[in-house]
Amino acid sequence: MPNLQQPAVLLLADGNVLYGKAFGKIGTATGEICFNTGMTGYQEVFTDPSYSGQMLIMNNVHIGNYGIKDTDVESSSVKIRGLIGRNLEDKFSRYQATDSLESYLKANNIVAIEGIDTRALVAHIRTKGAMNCIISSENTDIDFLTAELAKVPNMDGLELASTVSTTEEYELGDTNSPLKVAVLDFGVKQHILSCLVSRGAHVRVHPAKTPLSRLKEFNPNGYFISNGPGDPAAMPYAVTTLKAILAEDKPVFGICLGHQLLALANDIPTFKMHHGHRGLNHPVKNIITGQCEITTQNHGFGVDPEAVKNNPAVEITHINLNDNSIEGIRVIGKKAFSVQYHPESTPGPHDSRYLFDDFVKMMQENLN
Ligand SMILES: NC(=O)CC[C@H](N)C(=O)O
Repeated sequence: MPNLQQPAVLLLADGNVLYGKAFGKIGTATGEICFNTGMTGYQEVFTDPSYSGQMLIMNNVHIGNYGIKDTDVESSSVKIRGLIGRNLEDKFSRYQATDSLESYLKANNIVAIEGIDTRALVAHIRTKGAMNCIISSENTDIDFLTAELAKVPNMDGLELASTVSTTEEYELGDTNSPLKVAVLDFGVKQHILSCLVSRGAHVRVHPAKTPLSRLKEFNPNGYFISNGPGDPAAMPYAVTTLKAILAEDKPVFGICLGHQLLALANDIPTFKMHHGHRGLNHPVKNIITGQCEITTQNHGFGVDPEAVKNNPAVEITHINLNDNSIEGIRVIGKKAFSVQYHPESTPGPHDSRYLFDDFVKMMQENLN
């Protein structure tokens, strides 16, 4: 059979050009290039709001083989800006699957490119660091692509959380439950909310810019600070709210962006990492228990390790065993803690779900 796929081009901000074939929507897409080393879970990854503004390379050489299933999502739509792969597969085999990857990407207006040597590309990003890129299957003229790429803002300094947060408050779980959690939504993953609800919590999810006065009207037993896209340092509104929350002295749990915000609320700066952590098998050591966890990760910013070590208000609880980066902190004398990784782990191993139990236990102790 002749190959009818249209040609497509990937241009990196450092001038490198890679040629491949069109997949998904025919069009042009721009954003920061990043890679996920997970072997599976592509649909959960594509729908994770923390990937907003990013062009994703899936390292696994075949993506799409098990198709698409309505419930394998972390939000109601695909959040990556574009997809880059070696073999993006339209044919799929799974009895529960209802759609193919290509028709799913088309329905979500996502431009993709395949036939790329992703091993070489990932090695390049690992060496050179995160940078912007453009892919196009509609106009492969390099001058056009260069001009379009120049318009793309850098992730450093970009506030994206309020663009993916809920616009309306909503509630989940048993409304009669004594455990009430106020969630600040910066792009929360659905399975984080499920992990709270399945432990008996009555959850109210609030828009990103909700002030403490409104959060308190729910009379919560604890506050959850969500994951989300963009640069935490570009979110002073969230740091102000979190400082006020901390003064309440109720349990506080933050994940990923929520962890970075907890650091900022304690005057610990964040920084842009060289190329970030995105995958399903990052080893983390809990230095309180001495146990190791295999974790799911998705972040391009980190918490300044020296500033954490020199800050008497916080204590390090978790450390990354690959690069010693800060993976968890807690505020001394308060019931406030956070992790840089994703304990809900969708997709990924469930080693870290005990953190939701810890949070629920803290809230229960507060009830007595
Ligand atoms: N998963 C997240 O919450 C990501 C946090 C932040 N946007 C980062 O890239 O580091």
